[in-house]
Amino acid sequence: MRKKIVAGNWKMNMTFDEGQKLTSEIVNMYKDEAIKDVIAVLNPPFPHIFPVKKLIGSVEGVALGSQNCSDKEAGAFTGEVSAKILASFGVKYVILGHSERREYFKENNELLAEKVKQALAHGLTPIFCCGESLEIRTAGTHESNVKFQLTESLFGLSPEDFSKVVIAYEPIWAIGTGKTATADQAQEMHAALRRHIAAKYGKEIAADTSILYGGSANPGNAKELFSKPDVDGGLIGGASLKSRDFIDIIKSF
Ligand SMILES: O=C[C@H](O)COP(=O)(O)O
Repeated sequence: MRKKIVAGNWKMNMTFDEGQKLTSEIVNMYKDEAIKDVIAVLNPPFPHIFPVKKLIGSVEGVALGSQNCSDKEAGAFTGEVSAKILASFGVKYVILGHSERREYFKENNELLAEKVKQALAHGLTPIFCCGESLEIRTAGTHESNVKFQLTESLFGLSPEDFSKVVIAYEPIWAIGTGKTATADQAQEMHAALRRHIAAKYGKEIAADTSILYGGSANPGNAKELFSKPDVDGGLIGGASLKSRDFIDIIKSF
């Protein structure tokens, strides 16, 4: 059965103290409010990885993620952080292919395929992001555009490896804009992606793949989004920086 996951992407926010406070609040609320069956993943900037890990401790259901990893195994790549290093610090998830990395750091489908392989080789779960621009949505080619991103970066994987990947559909026009895709638009794309996965890997693997929605999700719209049969959680940006909002999104299931 596929997992319900709500991942918080802090992006390039939070000083040390702010990150400590946010993490402690989230971990305490998760425990005190007896949240079950929804995995909360915290994806802070790299320097927070170790201290956040310590605060999470052994709380079941709260996991540590990162926002990126290198496509290389190890070596002279100044400024890069490998999947191997992240795994050794207790990281379990890694966001790959976020539209901000595709746009500002020119990450393409081929590079992302390598990053996904590195993550899997070291036991990290990739949260693979895909999504279309407003231009593509307006042209009506969004479905084929997003399917192509999966084909190019993920469909070289063996069925065993693919079954470890989490997908996050994030329409670019909805990220940080306050303009959420409607729950029906999200459902339509998630169902299309699941059919696409089924055509390649079979119905069973497709049914077990968690597909998250991202883009201006908040406590006010999460319930409707999560009520859709193919929406298995969220990748949350802005609202993950406020503990109450993040927890309320998790509790929207
Ligand atoms: O990774 C998260 C997404 O980019 C969504 O960000 P947002 O919730 O601030 O729109």
